[in-house]
Amino acid sequence: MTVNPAHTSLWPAPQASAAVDATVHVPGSKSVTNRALVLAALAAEPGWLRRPLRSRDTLLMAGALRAMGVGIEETVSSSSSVAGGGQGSGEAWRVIPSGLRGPATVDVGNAGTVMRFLPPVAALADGPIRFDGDARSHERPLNGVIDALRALGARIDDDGRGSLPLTVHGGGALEGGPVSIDASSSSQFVSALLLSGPRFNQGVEVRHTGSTLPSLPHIRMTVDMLRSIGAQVDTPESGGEPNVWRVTPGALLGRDLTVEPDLSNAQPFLAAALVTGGRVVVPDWPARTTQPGDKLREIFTEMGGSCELTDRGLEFTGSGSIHGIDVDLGEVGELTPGIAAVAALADSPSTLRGVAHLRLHETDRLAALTKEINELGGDVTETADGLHIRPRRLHGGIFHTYDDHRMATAGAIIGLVVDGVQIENVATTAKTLPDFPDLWTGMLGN
Ligand SMILES: O=C(O)C1=C[C@@H](OP(=O)(O)O)[C@@H](O)[C@H](O)C1
Ligand SMILES: C=C(OP(=O)(O)O)C(=O)O
Repeated sequence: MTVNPAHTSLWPAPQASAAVDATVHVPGSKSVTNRALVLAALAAEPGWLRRPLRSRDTLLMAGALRAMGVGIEETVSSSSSVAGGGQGSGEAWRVIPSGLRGPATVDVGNAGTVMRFLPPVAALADGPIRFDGDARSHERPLNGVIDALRALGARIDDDGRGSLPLTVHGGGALEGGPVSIDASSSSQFVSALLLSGPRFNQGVEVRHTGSTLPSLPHIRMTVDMLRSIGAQVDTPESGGEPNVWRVTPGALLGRDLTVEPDLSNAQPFLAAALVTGGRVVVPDWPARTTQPGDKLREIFTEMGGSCELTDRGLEFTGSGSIHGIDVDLGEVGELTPGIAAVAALADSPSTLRGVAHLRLHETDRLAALTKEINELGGDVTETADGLHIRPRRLHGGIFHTYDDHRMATAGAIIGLVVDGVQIENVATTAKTLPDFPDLWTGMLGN
């Protein structure tokens, strides 16, 4: 967790002069867009993605698939049913699968979805595919994917550290079959193997052997999206063994999918209503979803807000009071930075648990949140698997972001009600939400 010296730009986080009252069109989900791209690329026929997220992570995914021979055409879609102001609204991507091939080079940036979901795809390609990315990508764990692919028949050259850079020597097909992995450091290991599983000769049976498994909703998202394009998937929830997922080999259908708004990226806007005692409406909030951000309805209600799903979307209202919370965030780890920011402004202490794996995210998020909130006068301590947050009167200062989009949005939440907060490198939000500064000032009516 080091400050990136290349980023000296400081964004004065706007303060809310009154309770916010806004409707915010949140762009599409990163997790849905990147799964949809992979599945469409592996399908037996062309498919459509409507209102895809266009951000660093999804453009890296699209670029990587193109490098392996997949056609991805960007069009402005007239049939997009929902009007919206967000990035990517009204756009559609047509994905035309083709024989996957190397040689190719893939830049994963710092996208967990790209670095984990694509090596199994590369094992199906004909030719070598080289993977590399940002310096942080060399530190994020990939051993679950590398070891599993080797056990399933792939040839991979790496430096033995269980992370990038590496080359997958695709042989045009992969045998597949049963494999055991420890996915306690990232659910994306499981998702990665399941997504390509229908295309392995024997399909795949993934058995998680570790003691904990984070981000279960993201695994459910993988399973739901696989089933929706014709894959047969057996899961612990559908009567299978605990911690075992089985995907039957078979062709995937091309489909027409409209991407839901990114509910984890809705978080800072809902938080704005909570910390200013205002109201924010997020249109197109899905009535049923596997996105972990849906859990915010419960968490932010416990922290003092209230919400209602209406035909206008999710209407979230702050009460003027912010309460601390004691919560296990293991299933929804990516919500931790935003919850920590709100907790630092609450009227009682909070304990956030179950998120030790956040030390291996975009940055060490537990260390980064502790340091940055404390430098504004806060009182945060790290525990073995989370944070204790005792609210204190905060003051202005520089909020460093460590190339982490969710650190930047967490700092912006605090800056709404604390004078003089400056966010270093707010542009890092482009990883999943390139429009963030404009959406934020738009919400404040500026
Ligand atoms: O599969 C996905 O789309 C994701 C899974 C989660 O990863 P981890 O299980 O590594 O936390 C989550 O934190 C990440 O933002 C997105
Ligand atoms: C952990 C995250 O991303 P990634 O997909 O890079 O793991 C995140 O978006 O919070």
